[in-house]
Amino acid sequence: MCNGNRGEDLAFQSFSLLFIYKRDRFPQFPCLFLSVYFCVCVLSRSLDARGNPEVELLNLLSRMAHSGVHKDRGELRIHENLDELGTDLAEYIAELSEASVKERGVFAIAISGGSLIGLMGKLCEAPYNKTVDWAKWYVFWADERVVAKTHADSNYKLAKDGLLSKVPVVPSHVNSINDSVSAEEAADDYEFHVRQLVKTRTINVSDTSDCPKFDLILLGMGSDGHVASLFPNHPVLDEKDEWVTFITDSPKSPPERITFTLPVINSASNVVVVVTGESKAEAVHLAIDDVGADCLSLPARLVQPTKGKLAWFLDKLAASKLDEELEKCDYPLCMKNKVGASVQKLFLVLVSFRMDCDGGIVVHRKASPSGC
Ligand SMILES: O=C(O)[C@H](O)[C@@H](O)[C@H](O)[C@H](O)COP(=O)(O)O
Repeated sequence: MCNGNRGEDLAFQSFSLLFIYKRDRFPQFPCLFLSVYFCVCVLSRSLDARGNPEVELLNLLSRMAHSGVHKDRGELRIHENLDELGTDLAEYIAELSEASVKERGVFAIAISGGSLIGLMGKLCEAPYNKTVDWAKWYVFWADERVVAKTHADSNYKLAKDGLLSKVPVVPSHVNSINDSVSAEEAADDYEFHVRQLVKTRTINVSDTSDCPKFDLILLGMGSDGHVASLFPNHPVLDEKDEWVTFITDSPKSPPERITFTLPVINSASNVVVVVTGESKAEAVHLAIDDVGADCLSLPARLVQPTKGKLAWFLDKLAASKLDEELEKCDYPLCMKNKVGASVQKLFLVLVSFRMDCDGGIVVHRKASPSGC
């Protein structure tokens, strides 16, 4: 690792892989990783040996430069632009799919409408079009507009044209709503369908309630803070018993929609909210930051998985009004833990010192966003 011997190189590579792998599942892992790495360097007394491992590590840190954990609002992944966001999102979904297929044999994913589908586009490209086990995907809608499937407003049509027709998902695994009935009937029908698939465990079940536990629910967010078709101040926000409900007065056209309720969203193993653009910056701030009691009922703020993981994929414009909660960390990793931050700082000082001594190694680093 530090002195270029093969065993240490291998150790470094293993740490690096573990670092990438574990950071999402075990937030304290970066601290542990850096501590171990630093200790091995010190013990082997070879901090002056060579540059490449540090460049690799800096690249790793750079990849994480926009990542952080808000103390109770989940993981924040803030990106310079939509292209980077799309790449990270595709990788994230592919990893969840792989883990779920390994664990349960299937991947039950619920998607929404809006710009989200376009941002998932990289899943249709190499390597994901080949590496993802598409045959194991079961696709659902967290919300759907009650219009014909061929209508331009249909979330099914959006996903089919933009994603599902481009990858080998099994057509019978695509669970769209009945578009030939009323909104109320469509919601009942969809809930019944979901219940059947929970019975067969195609969709997992929550261990704390009888709610379905989707492997992943992907949501967008409107500038008013709505998610799925759960709009601010709407009575369906209080729905506790139904899994799928309907509205006929959506402030966003079209008015008739069906939607997963909050208990279903919050029972998922993973919830990802993807938000881009400056027009949503205020809503992002209200949904994530420690704001007053007035905003506690903002739909996006009510997304709080009981046991699952919540992650926000933001571009820097959407993140531009976030408070300084994460940025308070001056280091590439947003460590809440003071010891972790000190170890990390010391490590980075040593790395910078080494890089200066090496005569300036050029490392591509993303600019830091305001949020981190
Ligand atoms: O059918 C819908 O209208 C959606 O499911 C809705 O919840 C959407 O995800 C947000 O409104 C964000 O949409 P944009 O990303 O297009 O702004």
